[in-house]
Amino acid sequence: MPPSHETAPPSTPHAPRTAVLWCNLGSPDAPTAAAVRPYLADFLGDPRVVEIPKVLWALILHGIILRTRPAKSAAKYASIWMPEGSPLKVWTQKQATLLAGWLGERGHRVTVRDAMRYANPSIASRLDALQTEGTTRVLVLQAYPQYSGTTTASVIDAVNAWSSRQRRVPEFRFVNDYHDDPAYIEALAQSIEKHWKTDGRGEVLLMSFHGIPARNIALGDPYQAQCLETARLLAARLGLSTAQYRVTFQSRFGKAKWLEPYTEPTLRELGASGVKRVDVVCPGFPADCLETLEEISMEGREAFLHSGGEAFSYIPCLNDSPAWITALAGIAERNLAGWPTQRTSTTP
Ligand SMILES: C=CC1=C(C)c2cc3[nH]c(cc4nc(cc5[nH]c(cc1n2)c(C)c5CCC(=O)O)C(CCC(=O)O)=C4C)c(C)c3C=C
Ligand SMILES: [Fe+2]
Ligand SMILES: [Fe+2]
Repeated sequence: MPPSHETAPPSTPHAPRTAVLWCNLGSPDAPTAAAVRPYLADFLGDPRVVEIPKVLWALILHGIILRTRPAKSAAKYASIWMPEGSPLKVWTQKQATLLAGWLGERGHRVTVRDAMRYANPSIASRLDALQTEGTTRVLVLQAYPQYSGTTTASVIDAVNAWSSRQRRVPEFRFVNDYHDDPAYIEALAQSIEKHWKTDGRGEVLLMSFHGIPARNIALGDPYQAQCLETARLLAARLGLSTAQYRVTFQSRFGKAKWLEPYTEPTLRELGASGVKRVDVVCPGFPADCLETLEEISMEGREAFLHSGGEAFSYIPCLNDSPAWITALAGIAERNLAGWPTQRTSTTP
């Protein structure tokens, strides 16, 4: 074990210091093929993400996918890039800042940092910095309301890989999911109702979640069940009948069977079957990103409008909405319970 910090962190007992690590997937550093390539190599090389025998997958990944996909993905990223950078990273960072403010106002003495599973700022770099600051306890929260081995467990892997290189490992707590958290459902409902108020209402509300291979579900991943439960709770809160909403899965990768029904074919079917106005929301993505802004709001829109639909309304992700930050803070606060974070009980 080569500890990465032989000198940096204090070696004497010190007051407990608590941090919240707010983790999301991550984006390339720039919307260019050169930046997308190492990002995709890292992401798609994660055995949690693609479960194909290692040697075979390395041949396909490096021999085929990484030769063509980076340029195509880069063009898509370029179409959604913000002046401050990748939307996913911009929103995740803003959420961390707002969460820190909310917890601070409630008297908690905690540091909040954003971290990305792939590319930057990496989980390891954030934990290194927290360690140097003397952090003794870390609550790991993730921007994945529904648990999946492909996402949630991969973040836990990254934290554990970092820990395996440390001499002094902080105390960790992990929140694995919050798919049925009432405040999360409420934040989604309020965002949809607000959209309906200003932009009018479609005949059908399509709830699109990121897909995963169907095989993962057969092997015990609870992801699909959690997505369906989120959708059911949201529909109930909005008073929707089963005819008024659909649940679909997007972002299929490769030729294998993924969770169905697929989002884009469903949008085409809806358009072709005479539905004129559709509203689309992505409840599994707390922050807008490539998969929502490009795949849904651009490609999905085109698919619906080209198959007979007349109005496609994309409802933005929760992003920096106050109801969402309140929900997130509630989740953090409940999971910090028992750790001394109150100003009054902690000496600096
Ligand atoms: C190849 C397998 C993939 C699995 C399994 C997968 C699961 C999964 N992903 C998200 C959330 C996001 N994925 C994003 C982008 C993205 N996803 C894949 C592939 C898989 N995802 C790829 C190759 C990409 C990169 C872009 C591309 O080249 O198509 C994003 C957006 C990132 C951004 O920078 O904006 C998110 C968010 C979840 C929640 C999930 C399983 C539940
Ligand atoms: Fe993905
Ligand atoms: Fe996509």
